[in-house]
Amino acid sequence: MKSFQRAAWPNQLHDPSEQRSPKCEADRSTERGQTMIIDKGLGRHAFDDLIETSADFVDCIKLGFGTAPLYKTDLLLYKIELAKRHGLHVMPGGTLLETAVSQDIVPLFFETACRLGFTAIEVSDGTIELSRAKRTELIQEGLRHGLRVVTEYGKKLSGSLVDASELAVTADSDLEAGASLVTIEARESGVGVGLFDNQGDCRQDALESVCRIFPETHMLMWEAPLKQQQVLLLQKFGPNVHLGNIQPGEALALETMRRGLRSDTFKFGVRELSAEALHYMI
Ligand SMILES: C=C(OP(=O)(O)O)C(=O)O
Ligand SMILES: O=S([O-])[O-]
Repeated sequence: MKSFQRAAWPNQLHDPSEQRSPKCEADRSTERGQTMIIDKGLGRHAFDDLIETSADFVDCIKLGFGTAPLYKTDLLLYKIELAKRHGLHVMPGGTLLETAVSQDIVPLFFETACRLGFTAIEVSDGTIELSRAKRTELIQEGLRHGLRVVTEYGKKLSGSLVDASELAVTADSDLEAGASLVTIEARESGVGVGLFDNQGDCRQDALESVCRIFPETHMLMWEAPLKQQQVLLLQKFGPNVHLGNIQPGEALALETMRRGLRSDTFKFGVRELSAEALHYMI
């Protein structure tokens, strides 16, 4: 039986020196709604398709949870390099860093993430406990390695709900430590966790509390894998809300909602549809 060469994690030694194209940096300010895709293991062709159809509308691809070390090395490097060539951030799932913390191999994690060419990391404590000091240390360690750092607030345990006060305290400290954005946990399912109930519907009271206690909502990225969640957040915050854990096949559909090109947000989607773009289409 053929044996596959797995991506060596955390000992991979390839050093992809190519940097992300700087062309999108201006676009990626917190003023413009960012989209983060969760990739749970796309193959080369599916990933090519994602980039071909959606790179212009995506800011970051997360190789979800601990999938990164399970890839064959050449495929992992291919995906990272392709994403970077198109100006996208690419990061391993927060759970992988949590694994490194719990196995006490954090320095190796950072070294390997950089050598593989990842441009960003997520600092989270969805599964493990992390002290405030350790969380700050991980953020700063990521920055020292030249990585963009996003953090995540919230536990993965079913039934864990957003606590607005705790979120505000955590977000303030994360941003102060240098995080670019704070993500609100909703898992890959978007059900029974964070803001969302067991049907995936938003707990409006929790959302209102977050907005009241932490009004700097442009510094938050909402994990919203389900369409109903994306619609609600777009209606609440407008087309420039930051949305994460978007399924690869939904990237373009989400962008139609940001731009008012779909019934659900027809009236208020205001992201530009240039006359030029329309002209070329016809
Ligand atoms: C999918 C998630 O896990 P991870 O960050 O580990 O990829 C998540 O937190 O939404
Ligand atoms: O593990 S997940 O679905 O965040």
